[in-house]
Amino acid sequence: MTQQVQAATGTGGEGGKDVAYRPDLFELPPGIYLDGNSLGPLPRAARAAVLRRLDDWARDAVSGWDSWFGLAESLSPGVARLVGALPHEVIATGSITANLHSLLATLYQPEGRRRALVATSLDFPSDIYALQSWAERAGAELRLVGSRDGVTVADEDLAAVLDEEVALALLPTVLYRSGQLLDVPRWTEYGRARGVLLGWDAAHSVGCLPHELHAVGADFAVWCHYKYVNAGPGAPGGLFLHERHHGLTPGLRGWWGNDKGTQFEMTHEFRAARGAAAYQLGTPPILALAGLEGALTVFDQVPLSEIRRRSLELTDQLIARVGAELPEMKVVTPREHARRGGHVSLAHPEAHALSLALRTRGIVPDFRQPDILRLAPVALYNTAQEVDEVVRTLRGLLDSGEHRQVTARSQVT
Ligand SMILES: Cc1ncc(COP(=O)(O)O)c(C=O)c1O
Ligand SMILES: Nc1ccccc1C(=O)C[C@H](N)C(=O)O
Repeated sequence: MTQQVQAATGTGGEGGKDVAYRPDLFELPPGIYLDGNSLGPLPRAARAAVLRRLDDWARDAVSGWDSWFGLAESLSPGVARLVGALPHEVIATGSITANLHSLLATLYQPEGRRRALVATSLDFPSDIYALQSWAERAGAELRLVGSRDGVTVADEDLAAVLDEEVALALLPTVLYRSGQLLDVPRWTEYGRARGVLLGWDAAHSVGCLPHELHAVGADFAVWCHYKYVNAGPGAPGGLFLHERHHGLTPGLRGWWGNDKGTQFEMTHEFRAARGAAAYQLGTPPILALAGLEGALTVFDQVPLSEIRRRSLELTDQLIARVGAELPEMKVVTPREHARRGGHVSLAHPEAHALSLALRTRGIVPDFRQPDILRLAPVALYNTAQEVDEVVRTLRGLLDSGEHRQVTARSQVT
């Protein structure tokens, strides 16, 4: 039987109202939700936007395209703010994996000795599959930066692989298992200085901390909007291409990447849209884009700097409480703020069973192989009381061993 934990209400800050704590903007599931780094909860504005687009469809049918045609482009100012870009450097489209293929098809130009692709041995599998596809096609090497502890990458190891044989590198801003945050400005500059095109998978940082992709001069980036941006399951992802790379003909082309002014002339001559919009392929999923349309309004109301400040407060608290009360669980997330994303990862041999037992108690974490319990206290809707409650519940489980009786019911962890 599911025992729900009463979600604590909190004000954050010192007795005052914390601008980053806005549970009123969400329809939150019951209990304590700590999995917003996998799927963010539903913003009220996202429901309203999806319903509005459904109404458009019912009322207008095909004439609805009058307002849907430029919908993705109309979201670019909001998307650009999330990553610190110019609006024409971003577009909401595709998935991380599809966008990565699209950018690789354009930017990856192996030449002479400079042929290798680089990623890390701790990357999300889909990124590796995409890079493997392109390495195979080019008969080139895919170099993976190793890990000394199995959860983080060391600066020295990263620096050592980025040499004159590397054409393109993809790095995670935040590693999905450990929550390690890489120094985006530093590695961007390091890559540029060595002639390596260097892009970012920002899935675990967008919506959780501020970015300055344009100012730091990042070549490209991909991310999703279903985690900390709360745009909904399968929401269109984000693609950033620095304006210095605009004007290239996309290696993968589709009619939605054609200039809007001539798209419906239906000629067989592709005329690229300006900037990142040229990397769209086919018809956008309007209902899913509507989820993003609504979700972005949350970030009109709350500055990312405040979200980051409160996120660090909550993860600081979680790390401290685990250190004090759960000595058998190892915090594998770096402690320094400059090296930490938005989630805290705890290693324990029984992490899977613990994650299942927490769910039966109304607390939603997730589990990542082989032994990682991930907890994401999100600034916008989680509280200090909830952080205390999860630590108390884990202490109780470890003391009683009750988690050993819980069995998995789902393939998705
Ligand atoms: C870091 C990272 N990269 C890539 C993906 C895959 O993204 P998508 O399914 O949108 O292609 C995810 C999560 O699913 C992820 O966390
Ligand atoms: N897209 C999903 C679909 C189903 C279940 C999880 C995901 C995730 O995004 C997991 C996430 N990428 C992770 O960091 O593990």
